[in-house]
Amino acid sequence: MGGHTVAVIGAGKIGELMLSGLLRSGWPVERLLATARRPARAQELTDRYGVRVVDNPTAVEEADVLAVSVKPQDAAALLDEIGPKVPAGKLVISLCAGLPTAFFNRRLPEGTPVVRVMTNTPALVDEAMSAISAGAYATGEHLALAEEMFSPLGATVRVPESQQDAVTALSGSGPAYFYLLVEAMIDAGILLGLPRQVAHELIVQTAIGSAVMLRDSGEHPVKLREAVTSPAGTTISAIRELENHGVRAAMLAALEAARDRARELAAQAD
Ligand SMILES: NC(=O)C1=CN([C@@H]2O[C@H](COP(=O)(O)OP(=O)(O)OC[C@H]3O[C@@H](n4cnc5c(N)ncnc54)[C@H](OP(=O)(O)O)[C@@H]3O)[C@@H](O)[C@H]2O)C=CC1
Ligand SMILES: O=C(O)[C@@H]1CCC=N1
Repeated sequence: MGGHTVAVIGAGKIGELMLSGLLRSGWPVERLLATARRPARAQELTDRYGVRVVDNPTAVEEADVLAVSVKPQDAAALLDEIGPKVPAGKLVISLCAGLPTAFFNRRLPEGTPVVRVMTNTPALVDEAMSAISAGAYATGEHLALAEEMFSPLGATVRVPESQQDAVTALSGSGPAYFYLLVEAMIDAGILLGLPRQVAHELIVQTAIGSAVMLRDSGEHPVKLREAVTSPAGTTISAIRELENHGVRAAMLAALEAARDRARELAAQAD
């Protein structure tokens, strides 16, 4: 993998899934660094992965790729600390929701390549969806390096940066919507008198089966749904209720709200 050293700056949930994913893919631990705010977190990362946890200035000096995975609200303070010290030519990869690459470029030396990546938590099982965009100074080589780092964690796609807030609303937050649906369906199973464990097993396997069919059949979701929906049968009775309760409209409004929140995070971070 080209001999690069990657520092995960602010190794919380997303930073950790990047560290663990890179290690699973064979990235040598000697070419990984992490930073954390709390000493207890630093110790946890060392114990769990054997990764060297250093302070931010050391990470900036030693690594040639800086993967920033702090909360958007903490990014300005971090860049106030490290921004001026980042030597020219180091690649900065931002995992932060909402923040444009221009936010980073305003706080980094002129010409610093920045790549924006929106990944998601299924990276933990190598099933992430990571969308990758180039900032003003990032070249095809920088994008390729980011892809090399994220493709072992799941699928990757290149998108124009202008689409990243929408991507965040869809795939970045997406796992949460599916978990909410699963949770609600398990509750429905309880309502219908099933033991919780049975309801859980039925719905989790149904979710996996449906997801694999969506991915592998190449069929449009409408076709797959129609195949389940028998005339005057059970499914259409449920679908009438879902439509009556505005589930489709709720989805449109929810994702629009997530997209708007990404924009707000950027405005507030500045
Ligand atoms: N969770 C998700 O599903 C997704 C999150 N993201 C993005 O990833 C980023 C991280 O999110 P998430 O992992 O959930 O958040 P976490 O709070 O788990 O992780 C952020 C980490 O950054 C550390 N930190 C903050 N400031 C500094 C600093 N100055 N120096 C060193 N470490 C610092 C925090 O330390 P401490 O714990 O001590 O506060 C924390 O461990 C966000 O920008 C989010 O938008 C993107 C896609 C999906
Ligand atoms: O909720 C959030 O802000 C982050 C970004 C995408 C998923 N989680």
